Amino acid sequence: MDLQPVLDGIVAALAPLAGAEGKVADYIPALACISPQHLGLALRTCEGAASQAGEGAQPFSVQSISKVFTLTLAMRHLDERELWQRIGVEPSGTAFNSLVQLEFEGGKPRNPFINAGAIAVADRLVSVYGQAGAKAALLALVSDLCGEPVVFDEAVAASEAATGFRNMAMCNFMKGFGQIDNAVEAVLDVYFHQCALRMSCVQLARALGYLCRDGAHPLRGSEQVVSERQARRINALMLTCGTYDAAGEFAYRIGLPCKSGVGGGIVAVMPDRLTLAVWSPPLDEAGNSLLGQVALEQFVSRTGLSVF
Ligand SMILES: NC(=O)CC[C@H](N)C(=O)O
Repeated sequence: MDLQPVLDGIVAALAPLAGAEGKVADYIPALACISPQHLGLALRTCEGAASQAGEGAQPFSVQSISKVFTLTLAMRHLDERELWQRIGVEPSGTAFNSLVQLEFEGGKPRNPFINAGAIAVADRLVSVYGQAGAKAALLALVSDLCGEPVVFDEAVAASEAATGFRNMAMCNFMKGFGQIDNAVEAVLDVYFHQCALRMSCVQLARALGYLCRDGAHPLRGSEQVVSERQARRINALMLTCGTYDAAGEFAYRIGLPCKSGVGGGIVAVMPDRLTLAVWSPPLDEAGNSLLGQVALEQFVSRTGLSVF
């Protein structure tokens, strides 16, 4: 099936609605000035055929989508017991930045795709690589997956470091429960930088290609990024936890493993077929791109692709 007309059709249908509803994330000052009008889409098939539409090639702040890359990095370097001992694999049913559950559950985050869980993953990466080394390893992984250099937006990272009070609270809270091994400042520096990765939909669809290829590298198929089983598990976590307390709604409406970020990006994986990335900055109440969800819904209804 030629998917270029599908992407073009979605952009044509949605462009008039871009910026009409939802709210661009403004709790991170550097994100508040992004135009709500942007709309981009890109996909890459398992065989490596790529298509894009609208502003598919325009880089933006990937925010929580980075949680997939840091989990991948952690899975590559830690054994399962080490990794999952202090991070769960259950949907949270609460907001991405909620503190409530953490207290009840002894500082153990529900899953690696909410902020607390990603901060715990960042802590494990600091243990493996050190603070500067963790940031360098993340850039190296993502650049390698993209086949071109990817960088942090230092202005966004600094903006988050200056205003990320809830994330600081969360990290200190977990540290108080003995669940964080390294200095809070070092862990948060890694976390704020990972959120500030700047990538386009084209790059995201390419980089996350291993998730639709049973873990095989998107550009060098004979190499595994993660094992087949690990790729399956990342997809399972994306389906159940990738969009916070809207994961049920996403599974119902879209039916694909997805990961969103407050920069307005969402990536979706159709195992054995393709990865798809959308970008539209205005968010709904749960912090997921409003028009991005509509674009994904249109994509699955126009193509019939679903994991169900
Ligand atoms: N959902 C998100 O994209 C959240 C990431 C954001 N940097 C935060 O920590 O609040």
